[in-house]
Amino acid sequence: MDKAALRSDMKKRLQNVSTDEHLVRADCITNKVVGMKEWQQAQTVSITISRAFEVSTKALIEASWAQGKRVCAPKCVNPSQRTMQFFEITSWDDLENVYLDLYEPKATCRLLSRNEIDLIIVPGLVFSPSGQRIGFGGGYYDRYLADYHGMTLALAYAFQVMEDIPAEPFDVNVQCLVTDEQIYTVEAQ
Ligand SMILES: Nc1nc2c(c(=O)[nH]1)N(C=O)[C@@H](CNc1ccc(C(=O)N[C@@H](CCC(=O)O)C(=O)O)cc1)CN2
Ligand SMILES: Nc1ncnc2c1ncn2[C@@H]1O[C@H](COP(=O)(O)OP(=O)(O)OP(=O)(O)O)[C@@H](O)[C@H]1O
Repeated sequence: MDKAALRSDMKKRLQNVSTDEHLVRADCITNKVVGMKEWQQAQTVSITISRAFEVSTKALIEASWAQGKRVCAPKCVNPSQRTMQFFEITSWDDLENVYLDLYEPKATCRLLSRNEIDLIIVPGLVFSPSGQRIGFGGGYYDRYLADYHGMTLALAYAFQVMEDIPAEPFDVNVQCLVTDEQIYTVEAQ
């Protein structure tokens, strides 16, 4: 299957997960992440605001605030060039619904540069055990990560992990992948 087919297939599978199953599986993933040294050592973390069919990031964002970590979230700053930046959020009030069902930091939030971020939680639809990922097709994360040198980690349900997935030269792998069943760690590239 090519990237586009894998993407639409997985989006359908995720949309069919019941609310209860989402809750149980996401809870399992969150518990694993907060126990990891990559999480514990990070002072500034970048986390997406998950949409209904994605692995929920709500508990991780709240855990970050509770643990005194600085949290930032993505904002698509130039949709025609598909670039994004990360802005600090200190409460749910710092977010607004922009388009589709995406929530982004408001204009009043402070911009953080790449080198201020210790850990980026990268979203995606399909992953491989070696950290390859297929995202939502915008190329936003591949562009941002091309010039980022901190830690990366992705959250996924076990059924989102596949052995062989197509890769392109600009794809950037994640260094850790956490599912409800296991933790995969990949050597830095
Ligand atoms: N929760 C969350 N936030 C995120 C991401 C994500 O994957 N998850 N992103 C990860 O990159 C970035 C936004 N990604 C985007 C990807 C595509 C389009 C887009 O333009 N989509 C099409 C229609 C998509 C559809 O309806 O299926 C469009 O509007 O024409 C916008 C943003 C930043 N924020
Ligand atoms: N570093 C880059 N520089 C320029 N263009 C890029 C870069 N990375 C990706 N692109 C372009 O972005 C488009 C989408 O890339 P890709 O299919 O890998 O998206 P994705 O990984 O699914 O999305 P995302 O990174 O937003 O999660 C591709 O057409 C590619 O040409």
